[in-house]
Amino acid sequence: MSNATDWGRERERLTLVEAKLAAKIAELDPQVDGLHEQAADIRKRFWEEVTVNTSTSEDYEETFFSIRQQEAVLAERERSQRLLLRQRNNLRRLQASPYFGRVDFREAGESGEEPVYIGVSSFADEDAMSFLVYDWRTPVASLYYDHVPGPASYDTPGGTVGGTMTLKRQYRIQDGELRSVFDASVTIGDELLQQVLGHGADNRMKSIVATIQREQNAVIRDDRSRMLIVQGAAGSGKTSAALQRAAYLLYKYRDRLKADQIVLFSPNPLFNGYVSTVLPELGEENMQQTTFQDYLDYWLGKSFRLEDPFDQIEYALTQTEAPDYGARMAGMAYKASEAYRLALDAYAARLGEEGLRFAGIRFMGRELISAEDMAARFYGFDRSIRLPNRVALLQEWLLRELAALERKERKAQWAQEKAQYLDRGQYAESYDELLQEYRRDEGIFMFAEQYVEADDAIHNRRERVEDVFDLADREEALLRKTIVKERFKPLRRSVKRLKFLDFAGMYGRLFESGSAYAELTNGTDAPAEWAEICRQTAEKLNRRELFYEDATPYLYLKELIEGVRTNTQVRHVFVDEGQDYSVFQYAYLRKLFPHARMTVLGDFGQAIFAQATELGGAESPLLRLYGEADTNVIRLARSYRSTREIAAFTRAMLAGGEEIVPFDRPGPKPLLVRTESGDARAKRIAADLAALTAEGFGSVAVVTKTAAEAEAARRALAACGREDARLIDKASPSYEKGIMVIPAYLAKGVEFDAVLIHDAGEEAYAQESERKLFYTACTRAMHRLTLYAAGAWSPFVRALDPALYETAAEPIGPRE
Ligand SMILES: Nc1ncnc2c1ncn2[C@@H]1O[C@H](COP(=O)(O)OP(=O)(O)OP(=O)(O)O)[C@@H](O)[C@H]1O
Repeated sequence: MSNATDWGRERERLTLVEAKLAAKIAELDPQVDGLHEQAADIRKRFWEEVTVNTSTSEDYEETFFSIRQQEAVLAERERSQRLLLRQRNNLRRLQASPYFGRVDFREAGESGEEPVYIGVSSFADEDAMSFLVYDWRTPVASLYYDHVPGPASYDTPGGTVGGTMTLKRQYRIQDGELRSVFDASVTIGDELLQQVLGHGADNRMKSIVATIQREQNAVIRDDRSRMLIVQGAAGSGKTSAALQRAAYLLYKYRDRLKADQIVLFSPNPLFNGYVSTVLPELGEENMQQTTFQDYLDYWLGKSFRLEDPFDQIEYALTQTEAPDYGARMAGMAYKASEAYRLALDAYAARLGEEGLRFAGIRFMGRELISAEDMAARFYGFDRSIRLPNRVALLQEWLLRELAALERKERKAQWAQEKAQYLDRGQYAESYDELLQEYRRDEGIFMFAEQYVEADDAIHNRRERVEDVFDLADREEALLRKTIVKERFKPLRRSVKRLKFLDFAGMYGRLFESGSAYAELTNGTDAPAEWAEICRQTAEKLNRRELFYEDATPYLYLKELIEGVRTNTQVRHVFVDEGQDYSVFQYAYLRKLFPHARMTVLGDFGQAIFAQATELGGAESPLLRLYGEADTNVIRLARSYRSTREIAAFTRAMLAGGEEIVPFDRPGPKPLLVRTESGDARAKRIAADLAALTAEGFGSVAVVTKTAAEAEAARRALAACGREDARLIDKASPSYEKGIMVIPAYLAKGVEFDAVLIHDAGEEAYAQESERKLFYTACTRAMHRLTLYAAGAWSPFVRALDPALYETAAEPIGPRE
């Protein structure tokens, strides 16, 4: 900042804004409380205010309208209470730090310039005309993120506003005190960013609102593309930008977009908690968060035991010696491919002509409706009707058939016997139901009887003795009806759930042989390992289990046949760690959320699962998902998480890594420590942990390759007195501050002050397929990275320039 006068002015202004804030809050507080009481009061008196009188139709109408009116009053009060509450809370959030930025902007053609102060929420002066603080999401605030002093412009709904920015300033205000002021020139807030990034990691992600970078702002404010793909290096702020983007959309479209219309797909359940505080910190409600696995479990979990992606990756990492390993890995890759998706499309088309498998409906050991009958009926429908619609027609037919069969069944011997010997205890429920039904029917019957009697009396007819109903017979008939109905219930339910289609059988048919596969899928070539893939898949299906790589294709095929499920409410879908989803999963998400725009954030450099999809490259299938014209790809090359030294070390492991630009925050180089394995290693790690804690690092992760290694490491550390090292596995509810022992694949998306790679030896990370896992593990570190190995180092380390790291103990193993 230029001089002391400026500092003085800024302090004065801050004091002024704070005073106005305090005054406004003091004004709003009693109103909020008052409204709260009023609403509670109305709710309490709700029934007192309405006249409940239903004796005549006018009375009924009056009652109806009086209830409606009370409801409307209550709803209005609650709405204004919500608005006031929100306004008050926004102001309270401003209190500790009313703004973080300022731009002075002179609009073209105007003589004066106006200072625009930017904060997490807007705050207007008494006259409600001049803004003391602008919300960071307002159009004018984008000047702050997108431009440096000089010619500048911003977009508004009415068009672009051009002019000149004469000043850009940043503030650090804590607890209402002005701590520092920076005048920014080239990039936004390098100084401020330095300070922010220098802090320790938290077990929760933080908002980056004060220091959003220009390219991140493009991600946040893109509201034109149907599909926004963000390919960004590790630590480039993809997740941060995604959360800011959600907050931006909720602000910009606040009159029509609600938080529950945005869904975030997270890499694992732990991650949900990790990001859950950002939106509330920005004054917005949280969006819906889920994982793809949750979705699969919901739809397939009742029919199959599903493998999850973590078991799949454990297999990939640990079973390399298994005889079926190669085929399984080839299967994983193939089952995630576009080729397989097209094959399933072809298969579904064929099933429209022939081959749909049905499961006959059996009842008490008899076949009521056979699979052949169903097939005959199904293929008898007009073939031009779409497959799912024909399935619906068949379903209707089956329900009608069942109703007829049910009526017939009431006369069956077994039903008569059951009715006679009905054990009321055993059939308590059905008996109660029976009684209810009986009473209802009896009521109707009595009424009908009375009517007939009255009618006869009026018309002077004789009593019709022969029609008098035999109540005992009737009770028995009702009993039989109820018993049969009860027995048919599961049949009806399973027809409603389309259980008459043998999906497992149909999916299984694909895995009978290579030639069968080609025949069913319009000549698709299967991978070379198909025979073994068939064996593995069929074995799983027979046990009512599904590999992770089969779950989405299975669901995909199922929906081609029975029709797609859609959620038309959701408007935005965010997919984080998007490289870990298959093309299938994307095609599926697109169908599932037909009215949503999609934002995919990921890093192909961290693609650790077999089903990975390239995101931004020319060949990326994602470009075609909504068509290239509706797709925007943004690349984030600057990496903020790690120190310059750690980023230099990690980026050198990746082909094309030189494109990653580390943020210039210095720190010690990564340290390579050669130790013995077992106890000696645990002792050394325990000592290093103590040193890191002494240095003030609050979150430290010992990162392993597999779950078994993590468990062993935890035990060894506990034996060395570090019982506080907590094991994180896929069932852990949350990441916590402190010391964690965690497999790399569960550390995706999160970060730690210090990362200790438990075993960076060549046994652990040698295969090309493990490179990205190793890279992912190392890039979790913010300030310190230490690697341990007992024997030779992983080839990924050996290939690095020694200038990129320090070594403790002896020199590292032979170089390649
Ligand atoms: N503009 C920014 N201002 C301040 N901090 C930032 C900014 N951008 C990113 N960061 C910080 O950098 C770190 C990494 O961000 P984030 O986790 O969003 O990156 P990512 O791209 O999702 O990483 P990964 O792919 O490795 O999971 C976080 O600590 C985040 O707060």
